[in-house]
Parts: sequence; structure tokens; C-alpha cells
Amino acid sequence: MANSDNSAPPPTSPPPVRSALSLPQSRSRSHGHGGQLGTRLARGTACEPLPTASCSLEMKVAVGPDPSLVYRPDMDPEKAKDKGSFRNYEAGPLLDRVFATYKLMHTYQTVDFVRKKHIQFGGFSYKKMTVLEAVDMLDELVDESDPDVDFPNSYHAFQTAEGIRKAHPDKDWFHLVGLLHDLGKVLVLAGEPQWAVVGDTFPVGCQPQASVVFRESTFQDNPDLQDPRYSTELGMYQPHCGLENVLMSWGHDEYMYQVMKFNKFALPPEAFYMIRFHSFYPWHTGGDYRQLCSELDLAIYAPLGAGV
Ligand SMILES: O[C@H]1[C@H](O)[C@@H](O)[C@H](O)[C@@H](O)[C@H]1O
Ligand SMILES: [Fe+2]
Repeated sequence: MANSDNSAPPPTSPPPVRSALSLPQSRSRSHGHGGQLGTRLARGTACEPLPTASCSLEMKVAVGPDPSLVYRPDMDPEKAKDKGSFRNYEAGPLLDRVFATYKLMHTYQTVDFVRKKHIQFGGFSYKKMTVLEAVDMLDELVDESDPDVDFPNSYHAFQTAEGIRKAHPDKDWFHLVGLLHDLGKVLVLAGEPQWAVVGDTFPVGCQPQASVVFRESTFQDNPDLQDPRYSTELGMYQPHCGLENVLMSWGHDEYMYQVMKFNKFALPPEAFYMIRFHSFYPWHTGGDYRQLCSELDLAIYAPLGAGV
């Protein structure tokens, strides 16, 4: 485990990475949108204004709960958990590690911190690599915020992509979203602490809402909650300002979105949106933060309503 604030035990019985996934031989060619790109990852000094969303209301595929929720890898279907048993933050063998990661995240993710990270990584000068090189880097990463996944994230990337391919064989761009969605976690291999990379996201600059995991037990040392500008329900935002204008806690979603935008990934707008907000469980699954949503955000959210 590299560069982590809270060290992880070695993964237990890692499943065979990739071998059972029947990838196409020409995997990068068959999904040419991203696989062959020499992608520049961000680490630099230039400050980029907060990005604007590029989604249209014609969006056909709703952004949903993290695809990984549905397609958690499990080599043995007999032992596969049903959906309801994922994301248990009250009990389980990994609970201490998960709690420790969120405690740090909910203490140190502040408006100032997030603004600094946008500046630090807004220069896109960290490294040039292909998408598949980034996937390979994730061989070294076990996500310490995840109560369900205790093996390298590279495996999780392929499994998610293959699961989406099975469910949506006609949407090649969506398969690629599965492969890409967590690649922002390479930040951990670049020396960032896990609490600044992984886990569910939440808006900074306003009061954390009820469905944020460990909401009651992890925010007490976050200075923003003592700051009158940031501690009301709306905090520093205008009602219905739109998620594109909200400063989310810094992590792999926003970073990967920025990288895709900078490198002009040839993917539909919904792919960008999905990746940017896939960890925003308090919104897409918890149903919170509606007061910050634009009509577009609500239109995307609406199809999820029944399921959340
Ligand atoms: O712990 C997990 C993990 O970090 C995922 O990559 C993220 O998308 C989820 O939101 C989170 O629950
Ligand atoms: Fe993720």
C-alpha cells in the first residue's frame, strides 16, 4: 500500500486480476475513446476556474449509483452478495479502516483545502500516461474507504466495465465509463492521502446532510462547521445553483473529470457527469442536497427516485 495516511492490511485473497474477465484482445482499440490517449494527469500551478457542466436534458442514461455498487466483483456467484448487503457502514470486517478514512476526510476536507487542491492539480503537469497504464497503477491500490472491496482497484475497473458491457451491450461509451470511473485514484500513488482521494463525496461550504456516511461521528473537528458562512443548509451557495457550481470534497471523481476534460475525451456529456458525481451518494442515493440542484440535476436525479 503506497502513500497512505492510514495503512491498510494486505488484501485478503485477491481474486485473479483480469484473468477471468474475458477481455477482448484489442481492448484499447475496441474502446478507442480513451485507451490510446496519452493522457496528461494534473499536478501543477495554473488555477482553473470551476468547470462547467456540459450535460443536456436529452440525456438518455441516468447517472446512477456508482456502477460498482451493482457490479461488485465476486468470482464465485454462489457467494455473491445481494445488492442490499453492500455499503454497510455499521458492521463488517473492514469497518475500522473505513471509519478511520472517513474521519480524516470529514475533518480535513474544507473549502480552503478543496480550493488548494484545484490549484495544485489544475496544471495537468503531473504525468503523461495511457488509460491502461493508469489502470495498471491501480494494481497497487486498495481503497480504504470501501467496506466491500478489499483487493486492488485495477481488478474493480475491469469488472465494472465488463458488468456494464453485459447489461448494456449497445453502449460502448458506457463500458468505457466503467473502466475509467475510478482512475482518479492514481492520486494515491502520487502521494496523496486516501482521505483526499477515495470515498463518497459531499459538498463543502454548507452543512453536511443526514445521509453522509458517519455524519454524526466524524465532522466535529472540521473547522468549516464552526464557520457561519459554511455551516447553514445552503452555506455559501445560492438555492438551486446547480451541482456544476458546487465545490465538492476533493477526490477521484472531480480529478478524473478534470483530466477527461483537459484531454478532451471523446465521450458523451453524460459520461463526464457520471464520472464527476459517481461518489456523490448523499445525493444520488441519499436524496439529500436537492436545494443545490438545478433543473438539469433534478431531471437526472428523477429517474433514480424510485430506487433510492
Ligand atoms: O468507498 C467507495 C469508493 O471509494 C468508490 O470508488 C466510490 O465511488 C464510492 O463512493 C465509495 O463509497
Ligand atoms: Fe469511485
